Formats: sequence, structure tokens, C-alpha cells
Amino acid sequence: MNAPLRLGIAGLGTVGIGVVKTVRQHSALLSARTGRDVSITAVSARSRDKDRGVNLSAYAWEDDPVALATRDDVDVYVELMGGTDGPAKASVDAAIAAGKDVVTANKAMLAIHGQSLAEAAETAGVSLRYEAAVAGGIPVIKALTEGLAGNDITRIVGVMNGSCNYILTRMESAGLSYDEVFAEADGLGYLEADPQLDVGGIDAAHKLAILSSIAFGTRVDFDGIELEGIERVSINDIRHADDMGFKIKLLGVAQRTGRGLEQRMMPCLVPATSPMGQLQGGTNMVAIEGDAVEQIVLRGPGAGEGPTASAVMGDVCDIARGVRLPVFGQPAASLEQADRATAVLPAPYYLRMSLVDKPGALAKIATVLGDAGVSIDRMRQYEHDDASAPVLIVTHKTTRADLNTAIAAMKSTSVLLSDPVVLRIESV
Ligand SMILES: NC(=O)C1=CN([C@@H]2O[C@H](COP(=O)(O)OP(=O)(O)OC[C@H]3O[C@@H](n4cnc5c(N)ncnc54)[C@H](O)[C@@H]3O)[C@@H](O)[C@H]2O)C=CC1
Ligand SMILES: N[C@@H](CC=O)C(=O)O
Ligand code: NA
Repeated sequence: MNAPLRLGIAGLGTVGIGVVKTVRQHSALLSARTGRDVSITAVSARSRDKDRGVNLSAYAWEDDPVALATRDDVDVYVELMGGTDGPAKASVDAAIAAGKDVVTANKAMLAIHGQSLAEAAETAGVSLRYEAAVAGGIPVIKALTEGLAGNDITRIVGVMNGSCNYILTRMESAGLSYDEVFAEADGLGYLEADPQLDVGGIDAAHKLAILSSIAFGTRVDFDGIELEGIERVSINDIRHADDMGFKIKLLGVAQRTGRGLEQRMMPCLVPATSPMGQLQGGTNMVAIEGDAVEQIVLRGPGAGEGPTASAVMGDVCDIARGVRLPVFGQPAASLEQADRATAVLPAPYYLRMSLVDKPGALAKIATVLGDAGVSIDRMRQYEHDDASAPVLIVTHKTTRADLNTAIAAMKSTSVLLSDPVVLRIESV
């Protein structure tokens, strides 16, 4: 048996306690698979006295995560507190400076500080691993950095926030409004402490930024993501989209467009019968497309004690086995600063609009679309109420620029009662 691998764990919440339980339950399995005894020597969290349902008395306690990260009897610092800066960042910096390997689940920190952390870790010759940070229990980081390393990755598309998928699918199945389901999800503890991170698309965008960097050899660029949350998705949008054969998903898409990198996280339509369209509740799904492999689809739990601990322990096992990889799959110094590109590639779009119920209103809309070069694939008009007529249009593939031209022209026709809802349709 080789030297033991000693963990120091900062953060004893959902993920931290999951890791403590896994290390205990699977000690024989971990040593059989890695050839080393994997054990915990010290822990840290905000409150020492809190009952976490697990006896922690065998471990040394540190109030300060920086002190934990630099202890002589800690080989791997496991950061499971969260937060972009503050103690998480300070302690990871300290661990790297002290020559410790680091495992974290902190997507917010990596999405903002990924480049500098990767450079520091690689300069210090230590590992910085983060499988739990993206799509929880799904080994998507491992798939990209290792299994698909021989591919030129062409596109990543996925549902990466379980809370948003839960809200959207629950709205549909229960026929409830966004506000009602948001309150329900909050009550069930499904949302982050700051729910805006979930419903604003920010958490999912953090994850997309990390995946893009590995897939396209670029520096993590969270600010380059075109971002829109799910707060404005109404039950009507969900019902009408369903009527046209689509589901609404908070979808992340990253792809190379020429020399630029396009990154989007926003509500999109996907075919109702597609695997992505059928994704229910808090499950995540990521499709990766590469020139050699064509497409692979990974699906599984994106959050929760067990799935996240599973991902953390996968990283710990690699470190125990001596597997060392550049943080983002290639040396951080070689990552390119990509130009930002917006959605230039054409796609079909879905438009929902409310028109004045007067003769010729629909004809005016069709004319402005035609004038802008936007071709209509399908159209549906619903029973009108006293004053307005709801209309749905699915276009053929068009550029967002041409569609914007058409929408601007629509607004000056005086037949629109409110701004149209515009959603891109993605093929997955
Ligand atoms: N809960 C989940 O399913 C997932 C969580 N993550 C990430 O894992 C990390 C941890 O998440 P959870 O376990 O859900 O959080 P949590 O809120 O359940 O637990 C956080 C723990 O960190 C400790 N902590 C927070 N701030 C601290 C500070 N300043 N000093 C010392 N201790 C501090 C708290 O006392 C608590 O023990 C976050 O980065 C989160 O984004 C990633 C994937 C899934
Ligand atoms: N809030 C996140 C938790 C895991 O990253 C989600 O809902 O997916
Ligand atoms: Na993962």
C-alpha cells in the first residue's frame, strides 16, 4: 500500500457531508481502486456545534479554511463552501501556494477566476479538479478532458441547472404559473440561497463557461455569455410551444463561429420528442458534438448529496492514482482569448404575438417577415378574445439579424398589442 492520501474538507453542507459519508462508507473500495488509504484528517465550516447527523469528532477542526488548506497533515484540500471570492478563493489560493492538490465543486469561483487559478496550480505543479462543479454527478469534465480529447469539439448544448428544469417541467405538468412554482421550489429547498443564481441563468452560465474553455481551448469567459433567465417564461408560452411540438428549456449552447466563440444561456425551444425535450425535473443533460465522435449525450443528476459527492470522489481517486491533467485540458498559458460572437448561425425561431383583431393584421405581419427575408414554416391563430388574437409563428432557419429587422418593422405596423415573445429553436 502506498502512502495514505489525507483530505482536508472545508464546507460541511450538502456536498461536504456527502463526501464525508462516502469516504467512510467506501474506504475499502477506495483503497482497492487507488492503492492508497483515503482518509479525512481535518474539517472546517461556519459552525462547529451544528448537528449534521454525522460524528465528526475523529477529525481535527479548523475555524479558518485557510489554516485547514495549509495544514501539514492535509494532502488534498477539498473546497465545498461556495462563493466567487471570500474564504473559498482565499483558501484555494493558499492551498495551491502551499503545494496542495485541490478539489472543488465551486463553479462560481472557476467561472470568474478559472484562468488565474489554473495558471497558479500549473505553475505550482498541483492538481485543481472540479468535476462536481458542472452537471453534478455527470462526469462531463472527465468526458471532455479525457475521453473526447481526440476530437475537434464543434458544439456543446445542454440543460445544466436542475432547479430551472424542475420549475419549467412542473409549470407544465401542474398547469401552474411561474410565480407559484418558484414559491413551491423555494419552499422545498431546491433553489440556491440566492435564487437569482438559478432562475437568472447565472449558475448554468457559470457551468457553460467552464465547459467552453475545455471544449474550445479558450480562456473562461463568463462575461461573454449571452444570458437570459427563465423569469419571463409564462405558462402560456409553455402551453403554446407544446401545441407546436416543442418544450421550453433553459439551454446552454457553446460553439465556434468562425474565429469567434458563441456562448448562450437562455430559454429555447427543443423538439418535444427529443431526449432534451423529454428531460423532467432536476435532471441535467449535456450533448457534446465532435468531428470524430459525432454526438454523445450525457444525462444524470446535476445536484444533491450523493451525486455531487460521487463527482468529488472521482477527482480524489484520480489524485490518489497520480493522474495529473492541465486544469482545462491543455496548459492554461496556451488557452486562447476568443473573440465573442453572437448567434450568427441561422436557426428556426418561434414567435408568439398578440395582434389587434382587425382585417389585414396578420397579412401585415407576414409582409414584414417576408420583406426581411424571414420565411414562415408554420403559423397558428387562436380563438380571439374581444380585442386581440394570439398568433404563433415558427420560421424557417433565419439569422437573428434578419429576425430583428422584421421585429423592428412589426413594431411600426400598429397591429402588435405587445412585444412579441421570441425563442430560438435548437436541434438536439
Ligand atoms: N448542493 C448541490 O447539489 C451542489 C453544490 N455545488 C457547489 O458545492 C458547493 C457547496 O454547496 P452546498 O454543499 O450545497 O452548500 P451548503 O450551503 O449546503 O454548505 C456550505 C458549507 O460551507 C460552509 N461555509 C460557507 N461559508 C463559509 C465560510 N465563510 N467559512 C467557513 N465555512 C463556510 C457552511 O458552514 C456549510 O457547511 C458550492 O460551491 C455549490 O455551488 C455544486 C454542485 C451541486
Ligand atoms: N442550483 C444548481 C445546483 C447544482 O449545481 C441546480 O439547480 O442545478
Ligand atoms: Na460533473
